[in-house]
Parts: sequence; C-alpha cells; structure tokens
Amino acid sequence: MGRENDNDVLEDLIEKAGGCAVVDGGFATQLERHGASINDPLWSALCLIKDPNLIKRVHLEYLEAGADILVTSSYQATLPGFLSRGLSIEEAESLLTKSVRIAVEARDKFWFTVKRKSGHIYNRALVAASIGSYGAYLADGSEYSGKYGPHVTLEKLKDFHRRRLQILVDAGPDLLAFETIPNKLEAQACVELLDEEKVEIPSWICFSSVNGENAPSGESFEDCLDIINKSSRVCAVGINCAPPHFVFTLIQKFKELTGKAIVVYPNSGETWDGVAKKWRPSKCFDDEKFEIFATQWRDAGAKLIGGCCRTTPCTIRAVSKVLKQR
Ligand SMILES: C[S+](C)CC[C@H](N)C(=O)O
Ligand SMILES: N[C@@H](CCS)C(=O)O
Ligand SMILES: [Zn+2]
Repeated sequence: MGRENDNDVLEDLIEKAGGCAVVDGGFATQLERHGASINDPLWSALCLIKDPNLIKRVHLEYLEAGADILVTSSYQATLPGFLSRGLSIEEAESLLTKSVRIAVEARDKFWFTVKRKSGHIYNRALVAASIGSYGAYLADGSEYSGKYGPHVTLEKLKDFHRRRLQILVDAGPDLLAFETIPNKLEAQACVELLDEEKVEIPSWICFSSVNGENAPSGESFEDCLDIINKSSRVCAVGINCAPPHFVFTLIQKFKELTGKAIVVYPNSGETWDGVAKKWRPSKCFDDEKFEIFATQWRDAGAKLIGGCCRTTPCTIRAVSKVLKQR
C-alpha cells in the first residue's frame, strides 16, 4: 500500500469521529492507579515483563471511555533497557512485538463486542505504537530538558531508535507515535529514520514543552516543524505531556507553521521530578477543565485530542463526550 492510502487511515478515523478523534489518556498513570509499581528505569515498560494482562485491561478501559486511538505500552520499552535487565535480545524484541499485539487484541476484542450493538457511539480504534524519546530511555527527566549533551549526535539517535522502530512496524500497528521529543536533533533523527526505513504507516511526532513557547531544548518550534514539514511520512505533529494551559496557544502557533494535522494530549499540569521520580503538584487541571479545553482545542484546529500523564479514563470519557456531541 502506498503512503497516501495509509495516511487515509487516520483521515478516515478523524472524519468518522466527527472532525476530531480522541486519543487515549495517561497509560502509566492508569497502570499505577491499579497498583502497578513502576518506579524503575523501565517505567511502564516493566509491566510488559511483569503484568501484560494489566496492560490489556488499561487499553480496554480507555476504549470503553471513548478513545479512538490506543497508544501502546512501548514508551520506555527499549532494547538496551531490556538487555540491561538481563533479558536476551530475542526476549527483548518479543516484548516490543507484544506491546503492539496486546493493544491490537484489546482493540479487536472491544470492537467485536460493540459493533453488534445498535446506537453505540464508538469507532473502530487505531493502534499507535509508542516510541518514547531517547530522554525517556535515559530515565533522568531529560525528555523535559532536551539536553542530551554533545556526545549525542544525529547518528547516535538514529541508531538508538532504528531497531525498535523496525520491530514495532513489523508488529503491525496502524500508526507510529513519537512521544515527548524534546529537541530538533531528535525530530530530525525520527524524520530521517522513517525515510531510511521506508516506513509506510503514518506517524505523528509530538514534542514536550516546559514554557509553552519552545521545545524543552529552547529551540523554536518553527525550526523543529521545518524539518517535519519536509516529510510525507509524518501525518500529524503536536504536543504531548506538557501542561494543558500551554496547549491553546501552541495549537495556534502550529497552525501557522504546518499544514499537517495537529495532535495534542497534554498531562494534568503536574510537573515531573526526574530525580525523585514523582509528579509534583503544580497548576493542575481536572476532568471538567479538560472538557472545556477540548472544545477550545478543537475549535483552534486540533484534529487529535487526548491526555497524557496523570489523566485517566474519566478524563477521556469527558473529552470524548464533548467532542462527539452531534
Ligand atoms: C513521561 S516521564 C514521567 C516518564 C518517566 C521517565 N522517563 C523516567 O524514567 O524517569
Ligand atoms: N504514552 C505514555 C507517554 C508518557 S509521557 C503514557 O501515557 O504513559
Ligand atoms: Zn506523559
């Protein structure tokens, strides 16, 4: 299948969803709410080893809440991360494949049940394979600083991402979701890799932001989006895991910088303390506020809206309800 047809998958979903599709919410957050202990360098990817059934349960909860897109459990699942835990390369690769399989199974199971019911408000969801930034793998909070140091070159970033990307693509997701990209160099690495690997499924690239204006590295979104705009393999670009009160202005900015679809799924507004590995209270927003924000973000031009860390299925239920009112 050609790239244009593949991009249609996402466009069709957006249209079926009434012009704006719903992304799921905080995945690791919901694992923790069920009691998972993930204070670990592998973070949520630990559950791929310890409790895959819980992963499926969380995916089903987000589908039930109205998510049109599931983001897989592979955010912090990396080959070097798994190898450093004593897993073999075969075991590590099979965990990556499993992250996609679990989400696809959840989607298929859910859709099999709801499609027979008349008057349901669901769409057949898409599965987006999560590719967390290099900073996520470092597990030192650098997905919010973008400061990787001078030894981290373009080639190093491509090497870091290459094999995981190949395995995730081979596992058969509908989309790729690059998440919390904090600087221009990594955006460039993602774009070049998609070309080098001739990836035919559509991707989105999302940046984090800590000041509501620039990428965490301080580089302008204008420079970052310049690189992404050149790629026909990237169908959407946006923001994830940044505070919600930054999002409206960032959508307006992105609208001026790109013709691509805009995807936003902010966190609750709490701040990640990368040393203590804890969320710190900050300017927090509840589900009711997300409901109000979601219509504003849609009206500003976002085509994909959801939540990231510290948001839950309740948040997504509220977002889905307000976006799907017809
Ligand atoms: C999105 S952050 C909260 C994920 C966790 C981080 N990469 C860490 O391992 O510390
Ligand atoms: N998809 C990941 C992103 C973390 S920033 C999650 O929701 O846990
Ligand atoms: Zn997040």
